Amino acid sequence: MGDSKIFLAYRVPGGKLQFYRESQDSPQLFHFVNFKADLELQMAMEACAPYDFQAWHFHSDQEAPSKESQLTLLDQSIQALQNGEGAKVVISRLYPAQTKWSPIQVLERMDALYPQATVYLFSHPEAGTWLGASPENLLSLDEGNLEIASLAGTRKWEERDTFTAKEREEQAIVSRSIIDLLKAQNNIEAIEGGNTEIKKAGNLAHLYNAIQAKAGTSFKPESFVKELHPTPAVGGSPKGWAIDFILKNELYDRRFYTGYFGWSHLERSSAQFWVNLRCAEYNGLHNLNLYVGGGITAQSQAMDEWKETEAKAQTILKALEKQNV
Ligand SMILES: C=C(O[C@@H]1C=C(C(=O)O)C=C[C@H]1O)C(=O)O
Repeated sequence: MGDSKIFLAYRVPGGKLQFYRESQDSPQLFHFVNFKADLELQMAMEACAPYDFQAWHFHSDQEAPSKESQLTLLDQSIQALQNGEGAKVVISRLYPAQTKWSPIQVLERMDALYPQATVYLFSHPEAGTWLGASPENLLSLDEGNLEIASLAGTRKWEERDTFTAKEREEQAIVSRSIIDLLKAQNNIEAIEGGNTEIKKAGNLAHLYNAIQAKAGTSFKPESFVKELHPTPAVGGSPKGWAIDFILKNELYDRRFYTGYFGWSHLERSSAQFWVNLRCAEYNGLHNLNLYVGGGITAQSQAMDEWKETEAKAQTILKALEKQNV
């Protein structure tokens, strides 16, 4: 195991932290896909005992956009939406940070801090080293039961009663786009939008629906997820316009942020994919870039959106900090 080039540890909400190693015999495939979906890493992995890992992969660092240039980008995005170019676009940035903890110690801290998230640490020659605590289930399929999260809108947890009708409508746009895509599949039935709930994600609250449906035996989660990604929660609406806008205008490369990761199974029709949010990429053993963003509409204010990304950065920053968990 000492010569393995890939490291993976993973924990679902309510589960126990599990380490994995590559194994060609395993029917469990781990996927790690970038935002542009032009780099889809896929590998057979099996659960194993915790192990030490030294050969962390680091990719070239990216420069974080200055606050000034990010505020200008936010203003330009708001202007484009006011001009009617689109209804919503998610704009993001980098947030550089340091830690004295090793990657596995940071993972253990995230495990303790965020029981309701899916936490992971992954190192791969083509991806670099990433970790995250995702609140957003892109898709899960178990014995024909399909579930997809619709997540949007952000408040501090203490202010969770102050979501406005406008924000509820924005989150409803995410739900509708997912439901419309499900309705267009010929092997999906009994679609239920669920009730809108408040979901806790670290110190934040989001509006959330668990959309459920029944999938027929011909349903292929790995191909459906390619149609589903990116949802308006991390891209925008209309989808094609928002992706173009992001790729042309954001001041850095999202790489695997707002892509997705998770599992499919070769022998069973089961899968579980999570949106790669509240995540960070290492560029040295104690240096990282956090990736944070938020949905922009014609009514957004650039400075409020900047503050929202500061609040979102706290999820990972808390796991990097010195104090006891
Ligand atoms: C884009 C992010 O989060 C997404 C955007 C949200 C928003 O616009 O309020 C809320 C949850 C996520 O769907 C992020 O955390 O970086």
